[in-house]
Amino acid sequence: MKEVIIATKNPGKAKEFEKIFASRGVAVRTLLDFPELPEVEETGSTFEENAVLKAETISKVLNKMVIGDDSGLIVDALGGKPGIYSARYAGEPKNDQKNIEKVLSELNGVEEESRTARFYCALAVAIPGQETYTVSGTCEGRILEKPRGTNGFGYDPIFYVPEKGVSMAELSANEKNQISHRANALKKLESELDSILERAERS
Ligand SMILES: O=P(O)(O)OP(=O)(O)OP(=O)(O)OC[C@H]1O[C@@H](n2cnc3c(O)ncnc32)[C@H](O)[C@@H]1O
Ligand SMILES: [Mg+2]
Repeated sequence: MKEVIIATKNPGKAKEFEKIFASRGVAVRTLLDFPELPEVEETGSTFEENAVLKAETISKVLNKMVIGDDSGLIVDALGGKPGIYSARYAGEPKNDQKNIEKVLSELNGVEEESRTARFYCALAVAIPGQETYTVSGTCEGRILEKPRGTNGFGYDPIFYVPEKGVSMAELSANEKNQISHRANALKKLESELDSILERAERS
């Protein structure tokens, strides 16, 4: 079976990648399968830089093709925050619930039409001996007044998806994987995916 390694320790992301790749008969391994590998420091100043850091660091250690995902929530009324700091917005250790509470309290009193936001996902593909490249995807929405739904992870319960009329956490996994920032970024790899997987097998 073909296999792809994703440089993430986030179980929510891991599940999404597993589902998306399973439909093409590709097995996914993540850093949750390699607990001995170090946490990659996210010292970049953009999603793309951080995605490259994750992909290249792990690709060098394993000498295999690795995909890195750096993603987050961009809230217009907060000047783009939490942005690249989405995972630890409310501090260490990272906590989805506290991050949600912080965003909601910062948006207290902001009216619906000004609560626009988007999820952003940068993916980096690192292949030994080749130049790393990146793609990105977004998903537009609005920040709710309070959480709705229990699916997904991270900020999904407070992210309203206008085209669906529900929050991201009220969508099924399959529905989210049709429209999410992650899915939209992966779609841009689509045309190259077979050649990427072949190179991964050889690497
Ligand atoms: O770095 P890795 O190990 O991949 O795991 P992480 O959780 O630290 O991942 P990021 O550094 O990319 O930070 C992304 C954060 O943005 C949020 N996020 C990203 N994608 C999301 C999604 O699909 N739904 C909800 N929140 C998301 C969530 O809070 C994540 O922790
Ligand atoms: Mg991270």
